[in-house]
Amino acid sequence: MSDFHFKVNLKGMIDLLSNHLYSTPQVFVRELLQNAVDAITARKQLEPDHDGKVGMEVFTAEEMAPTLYVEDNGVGLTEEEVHRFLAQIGQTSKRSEYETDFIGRFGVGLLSCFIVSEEIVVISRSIKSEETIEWRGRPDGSYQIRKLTQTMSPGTRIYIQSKEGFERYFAPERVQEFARYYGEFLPYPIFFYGEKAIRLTADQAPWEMSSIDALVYGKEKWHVDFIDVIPLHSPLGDAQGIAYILPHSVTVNAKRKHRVYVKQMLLSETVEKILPDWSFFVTCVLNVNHLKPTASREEFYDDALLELVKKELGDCIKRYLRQLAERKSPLLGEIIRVHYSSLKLLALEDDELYALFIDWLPFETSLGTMTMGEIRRLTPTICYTPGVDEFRQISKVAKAQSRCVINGGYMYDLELIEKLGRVFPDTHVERIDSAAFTQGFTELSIEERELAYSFIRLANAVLLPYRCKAEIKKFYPHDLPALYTTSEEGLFLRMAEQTKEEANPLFASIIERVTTNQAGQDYAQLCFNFENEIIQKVIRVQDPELCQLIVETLYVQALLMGHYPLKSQEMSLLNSGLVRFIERGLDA
Ligand SMILES: Nc1ncnc2c1ncn2[C@@H]1O[C@H](COP(=O)(O)OP(=O)(O)OP(=O)(O)O)[C@@H](O)[C@H]1O
Repeated sequence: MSDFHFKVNLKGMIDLLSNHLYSTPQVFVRELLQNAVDAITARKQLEPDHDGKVGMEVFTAEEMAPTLYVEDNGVGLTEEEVHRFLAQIGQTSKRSEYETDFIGRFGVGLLSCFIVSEEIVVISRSIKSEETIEWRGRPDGSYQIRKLTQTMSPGTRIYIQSKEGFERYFAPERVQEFARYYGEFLPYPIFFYGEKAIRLTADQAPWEMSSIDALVYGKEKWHVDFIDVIPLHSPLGDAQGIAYILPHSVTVNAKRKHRVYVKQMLLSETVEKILPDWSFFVTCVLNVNHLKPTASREEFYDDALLELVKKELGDCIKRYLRQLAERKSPLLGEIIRVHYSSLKLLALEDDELYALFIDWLPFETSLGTMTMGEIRRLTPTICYTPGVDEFRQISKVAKAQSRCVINGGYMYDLELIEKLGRVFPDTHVERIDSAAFTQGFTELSIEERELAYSFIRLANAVLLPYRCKAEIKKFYPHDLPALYTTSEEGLFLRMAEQTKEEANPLFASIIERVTTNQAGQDYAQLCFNFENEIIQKVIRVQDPELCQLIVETLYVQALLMGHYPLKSQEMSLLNSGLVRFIERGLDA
């Protein structure tokens, strides 16, 4: 048996990197900066007082492709290290169990230069040696090494000449733009040498700024007046950052994109998974030292540590909101006004925060939009309907009776209301069944019942085909002649019947079968208001035909008031009723 070694086809590797690993050719600038920074970090580990510095320049001459030059005064490379680290793909001087200071890990970053160049020239002098070494590598895998006679101070100089078609990535202003984009906040100064030297690195990173400065930075960067900033900190991820509270509401579950740096080098502006889902009202700028980026250096490994860091960062946001609530800060009112849907989701997830700011959250009620605090101060029993339809049926009547009923039909509201009793055991929460709602209305006296008897008997006969039972009671508002109510099951049957009318025969027969069990049952009530002026007159009408016409019309009107879509049978009632009233008017 013989032993052989795999051979790597470098051209294939470069194709893999350029087409599948990196999203854009400009990453070669990032990889060069990262290597320069790591080399300075390595030198500082040996010489803590060393002042690290990176320089960049673009050389251009007529009829020559532009060349990017990057220099650093880092640790440099010996000849042996050049063979080991530059000439072996996947070899790195930075990967060890205890080493966390370096940005690079994989030993492939330098290859990204072959996406834009046919040759990489490295001239280096190690702090451990007097020799200056030149290495020239090509994408076919060949390389040359020679010792230079000229001496240089320790550090590394790299020359990359543009390949045909990639010249635009070497324009001086674009190189500066790329370097700023990735390396604006790197720990050592980066200079671009042109007619005069320009410093590309900023004096301070946003995560080192005071809240006021961070707000100013956010305004300059994104032209947005953020409501406030929240300091972020994760000991596990060794992360530091700023969450900006957006001044406008965002759709629930909108994907928030965050600007994340790893060891002060930009990872990506579109990181999604670094903050919890409920935090879609903030966008953050974050520097993380302990999370591992993937080889593309554009996202993180999705591992358990990422989840823990996410939780720690989420806790910072919760802490901030908690402090606002405890201080009863008006800022919380403003944040809730803009982002209540996000905060409702958060309150559902976290009992402590629920208790702290449920009273600040707004709900639709029969008395208008009110915060839970206002509702709780108004009434000891919190009444709600489980859905929007039920709410519509009774809100007008509840309002006239000054009863506060919450509409539980909006996103998260039902769960939030039902959680109330669990978090505050003293609070009584009552679900209102709209059909049962009429039972609270005032009953008629015996004489009044007698007066209305024949009218109700006739109304029941008229409403029989619509599976609706007629009743008569006294209730507010007096100007409402009749109230149509139905149960959840009744609503379902109404909807099913309506769908049946529009469906093809096969589907209609399926619906028929589903709903047959309920056949013959009333599924709604029409409660006439004895206090209403028209009803007072109607119960005295002797003409049965006119009485029928009025009942039918009041039935359709009550449906319309409750925002129920009309079935075709009801629609024709509306049309024929109108015509018959006109005829009667003309005959009179
Ligand atoms: N400017 C430099 N100064 C000193 N050594 C360097 C420099 N640039 C590259 N090297 C050496 O070359 C090795 C390979 O670099 P390369 O960029 O390919 O990978 P890396 O930085 O180790 O890892 P990654 O693929 O994650 O970037 C480095 O580990 C380092 O030892």
